[in-house]
Amino acid sequence: MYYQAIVLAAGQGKRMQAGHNKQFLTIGQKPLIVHTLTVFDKDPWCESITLVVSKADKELMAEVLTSQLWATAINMADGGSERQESVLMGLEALPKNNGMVFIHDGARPFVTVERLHALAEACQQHQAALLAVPVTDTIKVRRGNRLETMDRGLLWAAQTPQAFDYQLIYDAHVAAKADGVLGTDDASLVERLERDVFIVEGSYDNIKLTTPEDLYKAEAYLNGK
Ligand SMILES: Nc1ccn([C@@H]2O[C@H](COP(=O)(O)OP(=O)(O)OP(=O)(O)O)[C@@H](O)[C@H]2O)c(=O)n1
Ligand SMILES: C[C@](O)(CO)[C@H](O)COP(=O)(O)O
Repeated sequence: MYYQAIVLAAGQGKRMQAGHNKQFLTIGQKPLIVHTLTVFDKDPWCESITLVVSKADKELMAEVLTSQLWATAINMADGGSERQESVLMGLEALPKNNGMVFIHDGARPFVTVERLHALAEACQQHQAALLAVPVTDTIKVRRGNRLETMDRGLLWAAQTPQAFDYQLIYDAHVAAKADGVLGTDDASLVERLERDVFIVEGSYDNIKLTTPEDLYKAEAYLNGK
């Protein structure tokens, strides 16, 4: 079973407050993005990696990539100003425009090959699947002073990778763009076409490094490995 991976690294990492793209921050002696790429590189099911990077970061990213040997072909593609735009640009830059495509945040370095395979198997069967974990907090919806408590048993926190049949996710992105819809993940664009998306249970370790506090969590995870 094979898939092509799109790894997104074209954000600015504003919430990380590092003064530059968080993908270049060192964790466990390597740039964050190297940890993420390494997982896909060691997965024999991953045919190619399309790394989406902003024009401003291209040169530095090329240097980072040449700092080690990779078994899988890594192609760089330009990104856009929103995550969704970067994904569409990545989809258009894929070497092969068919089959299964995984879309992953460069800022989620701790996904495992074992979960990638579970996701690929689900995507093969359902055309659209994502990693997600059950929500452990009690979630309230606030409307003015009125609160509503959600049924936690129904709530899942979406992660990446999210895996799709190429044509399905491409069409979903094109439709969202035409309708002026900006989703916070890719599955939501498929959901709005009233297509089913299958949940594969992920791991709470598959964090996205978003704020400075997440760097401590990342170091703790790497030290515990
Ligand atoms: N225009 C964008 C915005 C985000 N991303 C990528 O999407 C992933 C998830 O986004 P997020 O964590 O929000 O990253 P940033 O946009 O970099 O962070 P911030 O919102 O704090 O600026 C990251 O790997 C990021 O590089 C991207 O490729 N292109
Ligand atoms: C796609 C995503 O990682 C799912 O959890 C996330 O929605 C993207 O980033 P953001 O932090 O929500 O902007």
